[in-house]
Amino acid sequence: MQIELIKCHGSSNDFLLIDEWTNGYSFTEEERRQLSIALCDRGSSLGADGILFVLESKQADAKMRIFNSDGSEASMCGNGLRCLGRYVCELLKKDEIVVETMKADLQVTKDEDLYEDVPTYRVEISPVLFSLSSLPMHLGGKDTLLNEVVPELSDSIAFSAAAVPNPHLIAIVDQAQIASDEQKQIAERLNGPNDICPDGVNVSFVHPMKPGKIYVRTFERGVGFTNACGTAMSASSLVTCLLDLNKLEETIEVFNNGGKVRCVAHKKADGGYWIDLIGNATYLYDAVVEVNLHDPSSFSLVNKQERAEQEQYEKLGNEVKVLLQQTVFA
Ligand SMILES: N[C@@H](CCC[C@H](N)C(=O)O)C(=O)O
Repeated sequence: MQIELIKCHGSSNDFLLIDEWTNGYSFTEEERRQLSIALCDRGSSLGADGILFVLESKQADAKMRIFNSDGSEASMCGNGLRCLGRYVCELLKKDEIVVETMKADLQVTKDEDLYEDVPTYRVEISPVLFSLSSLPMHLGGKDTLLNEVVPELSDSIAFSAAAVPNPHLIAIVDQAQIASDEQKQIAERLNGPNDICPDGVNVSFVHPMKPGKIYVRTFERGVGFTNACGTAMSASSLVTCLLDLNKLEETIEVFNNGGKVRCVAHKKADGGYWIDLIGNATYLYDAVVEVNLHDPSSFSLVNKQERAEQEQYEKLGNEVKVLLQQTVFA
């Protein structure tokens, strides 16, 4: 069959967006899994960190399902929700929509451009859960983890854990720790067969640059190091507020290897939290692929049409690269 898709990115965390809803596709669970492994393969003519499937929703404007490049499904994807949110907003000719995700219906709103001519969307990151059982994460009898050194993870690095609602482990680190390979070692261990995080976990190293500015690098469950992870940047921003490095209700600029976003962490009347994640939703190209669903790895590219948006995004990306070279990687 022929499948239409859009290659897009949020902070250079790239995705293939497939609209099952209006194209009338109806994949089985196994087909979504196999398509993700085949089409996201970086050695193929496409390649991406994951696939965003657009589906009809009975309770919201549309439904998002996100599959990582290894074929596993995640409960949420912040950068992906901005891209899918843009797609649905343009489809329905609205500036504000609600998207059903695995565990919550989330608000998506068109926002002021983050950079000249860079389409920008604000997405709600919620619910925020701190119980280790919500990740899940097993650390002896511990219920929560906030900036603590636990020998099961590292002898020297303090970690915080949160589910937003996909699982995140976050460490505030210095430049030497950014340069070391500790993050890779810890993340690979927790994303292989292990008893601490049996479902895997996204592992982020966060370097506070100055008040209101942080750098976040994430090793993503189901993918590996990505240019950026939206839910990780959101959870990391909240953790920096809880540790008094930043302030709730104030905009935090979050720099990453693929660009930057803005996050605002909010406290609810009931004591809970949610985060606004604001950043680009950039389309790279439209494509049509010919896929045999019994053997998706042999797919071929039938048509590819570039969009003209990336050039402008690269100006932002290059400015961020220079800044990071002079500060975090200096
Ligand atoms: N890149 C995403 C998160 C994608 C899912 C993640 N790898 C997981 O398995 O939880 C984001 O922008 O949030």
